[in-house]
Amino acid sequence: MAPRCAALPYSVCLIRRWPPTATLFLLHYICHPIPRILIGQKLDSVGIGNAKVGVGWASATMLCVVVVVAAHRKSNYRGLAEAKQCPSVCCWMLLMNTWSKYSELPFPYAKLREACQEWGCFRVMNHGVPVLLMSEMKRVARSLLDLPIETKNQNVEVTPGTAYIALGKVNSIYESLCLSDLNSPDAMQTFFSQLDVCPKHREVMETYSRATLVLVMDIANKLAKSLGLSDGSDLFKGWPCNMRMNKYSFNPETVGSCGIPMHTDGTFLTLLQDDDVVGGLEVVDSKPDSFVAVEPCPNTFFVLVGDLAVAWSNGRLSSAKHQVQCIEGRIRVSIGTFMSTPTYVAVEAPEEFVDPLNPRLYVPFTRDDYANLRRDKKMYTDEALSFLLARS
Ligand SMILES: O=C(O)CCC(=O)C(=O)O
Ligand SMILES: [Fe+2]
Repeated sequence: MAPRCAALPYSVCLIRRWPPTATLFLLHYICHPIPRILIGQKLDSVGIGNAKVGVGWASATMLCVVVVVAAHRKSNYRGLAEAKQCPSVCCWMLLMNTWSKYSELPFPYAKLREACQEWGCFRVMNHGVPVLLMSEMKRVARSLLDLPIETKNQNVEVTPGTAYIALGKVNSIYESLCLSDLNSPDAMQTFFSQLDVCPKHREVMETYSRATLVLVMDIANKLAKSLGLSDGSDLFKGWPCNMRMNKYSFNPETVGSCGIPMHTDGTFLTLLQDDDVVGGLEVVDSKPDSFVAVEPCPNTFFVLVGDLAVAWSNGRLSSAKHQVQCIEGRIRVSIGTFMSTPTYVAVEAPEEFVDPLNPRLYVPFTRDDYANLRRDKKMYTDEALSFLLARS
């Protein structure tokens, strides 16, 4: 059944600002899970943008919702931003249209492209991954990360970079378990037996992996389409994804210290379920060259463009520099789904991104070449890409 509850928290945000609209939103989602409202809106913007409202079913309730939302969308979405105290100029909210087959609604490709070119990150809501599944997965991650160190050490490397990162490796606060390949039932089973995961938790992990795989592929396809690739639907088929479950053992003494240092993701695209409550994620705001906080926003995913996507897009996309700081003394847990390029396939920009005015920026390289380069040069941001620039 369609996860209509996925959108409810946003109605809750609206409740704080404007009860009549919130009530109508609630009514809408309770009565009609199928029609969706699709909006791309820069959060700091007071302009309306090209919010689109579509109706799938003609009913009295829906009609009310559409009329009210159309009339007041400006205040609503400013309200949404303020209610969540999203301070950042970097953060776009994109509503995924999870029921596109019922809808004529256009996806805001231009907004997606702009977010990924300018900032390399955005938040996605209405994404189709059930809220309950997200919270169950968070509980499973927490329970696995609370296992004794000897058990967590069993999570050894399957492919490069997929081992447990123990406390003390990066710093004394951060640790991370890794499921090496969400596409591979064998890799799943390996992880389950490494950590002796119980059947209930296995089921949650399998379901969550399937759901996030679908979502990350969908986003990647939409991103490709937003860059003008005619039909991105098969472009990323079979591209590998791993999952990292991160725990930050923040406590009152660690406030002000670093949870994870500044980096860009060395992969293609990251779907991050950040902590619902404990903040600390920050992205670099390129213009003033400072960090801006990415406030928690329950039931959404934060998407980050990785360095491999920068090379693949021939420099059209930007990867977001980000870090996690301890801003409060409570344990923080996040789950990242990292989509990468296939192991032995060189990352190369499609022909469509190359022309006399935009010659190939990078020499072909594999994801492992890049991971090794980052490690050898001890460079964990996109600056490492400068070593792979093609000579003009
Ligand atoms: O925990 C977070 O919110 C961010 C984690 C992260 O940046 C990473 O795992 O690459
Ligand atoms: Fe990251």
